Amino acid sequence: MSPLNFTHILTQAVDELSESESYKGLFHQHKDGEPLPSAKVLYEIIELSRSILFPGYYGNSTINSRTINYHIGVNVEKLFDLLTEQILAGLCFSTSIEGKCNVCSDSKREEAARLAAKFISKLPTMRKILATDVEAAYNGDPAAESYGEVIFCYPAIKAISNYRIAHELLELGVPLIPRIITEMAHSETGIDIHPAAKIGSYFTIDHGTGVVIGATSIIGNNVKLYQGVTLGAKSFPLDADGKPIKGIPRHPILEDNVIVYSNATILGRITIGHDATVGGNIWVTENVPAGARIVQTKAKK
Ligand SMILES: CC(=O)OC[C@H](N)C(=O)O
Repeated sequence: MSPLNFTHILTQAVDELSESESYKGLFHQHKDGEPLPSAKVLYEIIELSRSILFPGYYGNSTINSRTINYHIGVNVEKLFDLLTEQILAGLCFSTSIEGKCNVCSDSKREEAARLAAKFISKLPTMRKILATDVEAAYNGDPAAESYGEVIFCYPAIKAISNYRIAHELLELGVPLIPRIITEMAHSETGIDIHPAAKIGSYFTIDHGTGVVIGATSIIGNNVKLYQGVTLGAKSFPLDADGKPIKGIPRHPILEDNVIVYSNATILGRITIGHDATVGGNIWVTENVPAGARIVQTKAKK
């Protein structure tokens, strides 16, 4: 085949792929020229947030007490700029206006900047809560030799950090971006925490792989999960058009001091009472009383 023939094939493919009926609706917001959120920039935002929350462990490793102010200052400045743009893209994405988006105006940009600043003002409190998560991971695992090791190595810290960042953005009313951030941690760690879940302090997940925490889950303080635990929903009701009804509380509530061992599946809006222990590899679809210890039935002769 001559190069000319290739050109024809490629041109035809480009034309077909660019034809608006082919990509509009499913693959693009109906807002010509407006920016979509950028996964690449959101990765950078997470790296910056982690380097601000855990200075030295992420980002520049040579930070010391004389230079920390400069590092944090530069990173906060950069975070503010990048986050403002991504929040703006999220706000524009969520508005269902056909055609050119006229909400991405100066006032929307100002709102995005206000939300980014508000988010940054929450970082000191977030760091305090994350410190309790690090402590919980260290105290909950004889294999952990230092807090530093936990921060460097434990997937739970990465997933919980992304979750706490995403949850804060969700609370501020930022659309879409929070979900992208927790799904980034899902890809990175195998731990899937929905940003809308509510999780108290001193939370840890040992090993982590395969953990799923659904959107309406509520987790108290000092809760420990092991790998493979699912806090899930049962089958969901449909509306008159056969579409899932959104927003129904459908995931479990775990009260304070609960431990759930590996691969336990806890389904539906049930409550696992405080100080209860759920053994590994079991299905739980009914409330568990406070202080109870439920385990898989042993085989009998
Ligand atoms: C974790 C889980 O239950 O997932 C099922 C579905 N995504 C839902 O939120 O209902």
